[in-house]
Amino acid sequence: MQIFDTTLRDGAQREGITYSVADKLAVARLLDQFGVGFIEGGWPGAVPKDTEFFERARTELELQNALLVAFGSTRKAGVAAADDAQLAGLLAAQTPVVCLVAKSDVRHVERALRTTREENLAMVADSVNHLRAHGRRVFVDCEHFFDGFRFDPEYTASVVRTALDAGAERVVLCDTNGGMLPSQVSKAIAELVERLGVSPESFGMHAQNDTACAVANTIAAVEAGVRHVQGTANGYGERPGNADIFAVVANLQLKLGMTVLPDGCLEQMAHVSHAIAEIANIAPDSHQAYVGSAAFAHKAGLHASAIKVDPALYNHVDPAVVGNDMTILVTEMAGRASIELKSRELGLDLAGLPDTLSKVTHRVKELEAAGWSFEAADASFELLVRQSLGEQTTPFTLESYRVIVEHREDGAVVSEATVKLRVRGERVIATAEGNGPVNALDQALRQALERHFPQLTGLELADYKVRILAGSHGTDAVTRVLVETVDTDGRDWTTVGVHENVVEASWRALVDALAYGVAAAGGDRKVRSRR
Ligand SMILES: CC(=O)SCCNC(=O)CCNC(=O)[C@H](O)C(C)(C)COP(=O)(O)OP(=O)(O)OC[C@H]1O[C@@H](n2cnc3c(N)ncnc32)[C@H](O)[C@@H]1OP(=O)(O)O
Ligand SMILES: CC(=O)C(=O)O
Repeated sequence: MQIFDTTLRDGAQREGITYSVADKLAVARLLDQFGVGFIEGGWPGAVPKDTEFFERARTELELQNALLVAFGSTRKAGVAAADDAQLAGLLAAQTPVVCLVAKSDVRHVERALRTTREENLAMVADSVNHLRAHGRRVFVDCEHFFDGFRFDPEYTASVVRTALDAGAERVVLCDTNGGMLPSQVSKAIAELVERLGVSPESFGMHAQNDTACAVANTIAAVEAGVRHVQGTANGYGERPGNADIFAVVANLQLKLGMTVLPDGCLEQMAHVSHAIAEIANIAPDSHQAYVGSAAFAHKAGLHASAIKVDPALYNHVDPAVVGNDMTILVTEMAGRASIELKSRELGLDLAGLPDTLSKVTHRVKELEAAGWSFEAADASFELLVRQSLGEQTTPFTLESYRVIVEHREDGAVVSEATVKLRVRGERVIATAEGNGPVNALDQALRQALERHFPQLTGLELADYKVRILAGSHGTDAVTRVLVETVDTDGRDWTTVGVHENVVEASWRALVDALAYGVAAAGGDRKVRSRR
């Protein structure tokens, strides 16, 4: 099976993606690490950055698994292959493999290329011959294959036949407009095989995702006998995108039992997916199949109760085989099993403590009904469990706090906070200014605590999210605040606070953040980074 990645060519056609050459080199390294066989790097001669990419790749890329592929179109109508500037650009890229896009729908030949059926066939044959004569392996992408085959099967099949006869190693059947369904893909491939009398292994599949069936269409093509699949990291691509290469590869390997990657590569999948998202500057999709941080996240209490017996009962594969993790979400939908599993994930063993489990489950449901949300705030949940176990989790008691926001005559807005606490038997008063009321409170609280807990100096408030939750049943709206904190070791944790008053909601989230930080720095807590 040939795994052909086009993240750097078709994937770069997604709205919002602009790679630098350095980005492209970095993505190529990641794809190679993931173990794909072919990396289509772009269109040299057409896109200046792609030309530079292939130049630099010659000295800067040392690929272990993949071969680089240059992409371009067949020669222009009426121009000899040897004189075609575009084909010359493909040869100049010096890649071992070239992928040519050819028109295979007669309507495109006549209306977009504005040439004859015969000339298009000659363009395909001449271009493949020319590249073969220069020692290149050639794949031919038959653009609009499926639409063309439906409209005029004889002509579209003749384009495929011409490419194969000229020496194309694979002819890739493209669902360019992405409008196909799996059954239509299977049927078209069976008909093509019968019409041409060739093995389906001569073909490849390239699916756009306009019907949200790109992965399914690719798998259908493989089940019809195709042995070359194209896709992109995270499904990036023109319009809704392409077949997600990660889902395609995982399905082939884990569902169809085909070994398509070198040993040890599948486990790289989640990491490679997220690293490429980072370079593309697109937030990873937490719900992406196989690799999303929520791909194996279980919220329903009934799921958790079965998972407690055996995780395989509710996971279609072991998350570790694709480099992912299972996680249990604690929400209003939790049952005692969810609480037990989540606590275990956080390093707390509640097995054998049925009363504590019931108490925490009840408290979580009560708080969630009041607007709290623990699913993104593991640290607050952990503090809640520890309190239920009788631990003193907040390292101070509050006497009072006060926050002032002052709008001055010159337009400056200054916030000031004062906190009065009891810390280890001592009364502490601290005042601080900040660029907003929450920042001022955070500063004052740290100032008050830092002498007793020097580890707090390394903590930073990394993110602060506020959500107003509409009141229901005649109650007032409440505010939910999520605070993300990081320490100098790069660990991060999220805490939650809820109240009608945004400052009080923030205070609660801040207190949990610092309480957790005091203990985390002591090393006795498992601090989890959430992707
Ligand atoms: C389905 C896909 O995703 S295929 C990948 C498409 N990718 C891209 O288009 C990205 C890079 N593209 C580009 O940089 C530019 O579009 C270029 C350099 C390729 C072409 O730009 P221009 O030379 O300005 O041409 P223009 O866009 O006006 O027209 C395209 C030309 O290619 C011809 N052409 C289109 N497809 C093919 C083909 N498969 N084989 C041969 N010629 C083709 C058209 O007939 C037209 O020819 P003409 O200039 O003689 O009229
Ligand atoms: C070649 C290609 O990207 C397509 O037909 O969609």
